[in-house]
Amino acid sequence: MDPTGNGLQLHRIDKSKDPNFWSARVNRDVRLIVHKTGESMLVAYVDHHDDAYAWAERRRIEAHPRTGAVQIVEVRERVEDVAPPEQFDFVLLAASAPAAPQPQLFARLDDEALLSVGVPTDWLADVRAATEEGFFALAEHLPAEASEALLEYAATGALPPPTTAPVADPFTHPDALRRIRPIADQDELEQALAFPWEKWGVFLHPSQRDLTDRAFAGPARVAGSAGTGKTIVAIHRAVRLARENPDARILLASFSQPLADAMARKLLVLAPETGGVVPRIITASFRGIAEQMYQLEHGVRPRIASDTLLRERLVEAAAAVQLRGFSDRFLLSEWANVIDAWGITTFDAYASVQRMGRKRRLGPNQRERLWPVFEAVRSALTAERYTTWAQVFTDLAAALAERSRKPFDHVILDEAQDLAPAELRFFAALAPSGLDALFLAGDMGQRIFQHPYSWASLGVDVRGRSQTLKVCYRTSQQIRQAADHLLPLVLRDVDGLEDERRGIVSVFDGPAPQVETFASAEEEAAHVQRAVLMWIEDGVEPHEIGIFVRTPELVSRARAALAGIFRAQAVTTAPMNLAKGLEFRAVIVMACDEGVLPLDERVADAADEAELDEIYETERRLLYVACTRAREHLLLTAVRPASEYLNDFESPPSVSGS
Ligand SMILES: Nc1ncnc2c1ncn2[C@@H]1O[C@H](COP(=O)(O)OP(=O)(O)OP(=O)(O)O)[C@@H](O)[C@H]1O
Repeated sequence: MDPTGNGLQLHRIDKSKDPNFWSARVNRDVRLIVHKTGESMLVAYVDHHDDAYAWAERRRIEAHPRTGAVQIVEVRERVEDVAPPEQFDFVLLAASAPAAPQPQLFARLDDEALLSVGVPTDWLADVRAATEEGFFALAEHLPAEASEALLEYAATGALPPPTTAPVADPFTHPDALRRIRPIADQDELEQALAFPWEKWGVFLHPSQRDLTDRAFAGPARVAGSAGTGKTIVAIHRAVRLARENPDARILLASFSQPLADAMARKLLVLAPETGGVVPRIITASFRGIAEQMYQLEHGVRPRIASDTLLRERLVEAAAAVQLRGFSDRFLLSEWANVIDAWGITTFDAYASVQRMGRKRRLGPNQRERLWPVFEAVRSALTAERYTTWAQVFTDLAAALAERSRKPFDHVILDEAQDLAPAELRFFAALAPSGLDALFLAGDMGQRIFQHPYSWASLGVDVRGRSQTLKVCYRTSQQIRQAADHLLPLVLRDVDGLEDERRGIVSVFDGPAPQVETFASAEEEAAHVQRAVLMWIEDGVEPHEIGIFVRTPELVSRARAALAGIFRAQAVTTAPMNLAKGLEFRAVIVMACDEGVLPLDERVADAADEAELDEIYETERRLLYVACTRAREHLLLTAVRPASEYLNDFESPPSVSGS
């Protein structure tokens, strides 16, 4: 803060193209690179002496001539330094036609277009010459806003429009805030230095910042593929609201307790100030918060009827009225997804309910035959003092509607695609409707537990207040593209909102995902073991590896593959439906066998073609969720015959994202 003080022993870096770079002595070995102008002093880099100097000699820090954002520009000197290695496979070439030269991805963009997205002037020619193969090598040298815009162009054929109008101070441009944190005074510097290092790790993307900061007059939604930072936005938004209003009561909830715990941990990193905002942000699972409120209301915890018990009661009731022609599974599913989910208590309501997502057309006759069964089950449950989660949520929502003072001012929900109707009603009733009351983060492509239904019909209309994030931070370009093959390009929900997967870009690349099939489970296990050992040898920690399988029963197949590996207990092995929200450096999805994906038992359960489609789609999404937990490495294995989904996954990836 005092550039005239001599303790830093500042030396100008003469060989740098930028006259404002200075080195500051930290100790005998380590140097801090600072960038000093009349207005600012920027701490830019730290390294061992020679490396620190080399870094500064090859950089300029300047406002971009078109966007106005401060950039750290690599000085472009010799083409060979950055040209991607050419890769020729001579064996392959000899056997086939000569490889056609790869097309240049950005040849059609003129200087003006490239400058508009923040490509530094020095790099215009390289960008225009880039091919698909060389792009990522080049992208590492470009500022993030430029490489993301170019990737989007490669995927969609259009450059994104400039995000902001020019700003007076180049340091306050949203793109500058991706890499530079302005510190105004001594207090702020002290506070910053007291924060843990991870806090500095997340610089929000301008679209994430916008969603964090914007005030919404009604319910709002952030969508986006796996790994685009929806959870990060949800957490930042909670902190922003809490900091702005010391009296605000905020709920940050997610699908399960482990996910809520993970959010609580991230919250601490983001806002660690003692006595600060964290105690005012309640983190909970959807059911956890409902359970607490139920206890407050009734003095006891809800006695929830298990699926086994429900099935028993349904079978008994069906036998009592001699109902035939409906399987146990159908009865349970109809109960869970229609009767209980929608809180249906009268035959009239059942006769007229739109069986959204339950496509089997049930005529009035059939409903008439079924109704006594459901009615009997409801009475039986009441008599035994059992309830269901849907019932708990429905009753709490009704009780809250009566109250003038609501428990929260702001409700922020992650994994919102899997909210059941009664849950959505409950959360909407938890805060007074109005500014910033309800914010939902979710991805339709990851809906695995819930039948589709209209949010708007329950009063949660996010149309016009919904935005999609497009930059994927978790998963390499290669893995994300392959996983995207599992889903349709555009997903449309019941309210007509669309999630488009085209134009999503990952910020880094890595090895292509592998698909391997085997003659036996033993061979599969041996291969999985080799892969895990190889990763560990390459420096991946066992806790950074996750192995997912379709069912809890198959977890033993995953554990068997780890037998004998040192520290194997740190490797996560779990069914795919628990993969939600997690992330690992390396992931294996095992036992992608025919009959397992999609799961035979579920397929057998389908009432008709349409319901079969829905089952196939959810099973696909399960695989998508499991695959997109991977950051760098992904391996899919199966015992032959393999799941048909593996063919989709393997269809050749290309930057065009088609
Ligand atoms: N602006 C950012 N800069 C760097 N990393 C980021 C940024 N935003 C998100 N990330 C990282 O990307 C990863 C994925 O983020 P997050 O879990 O919020 O994504 P998500 O959209 O909720 O994913 P999913 O739908 O799969 O649960 C996390 O490791 C997160 O820290």
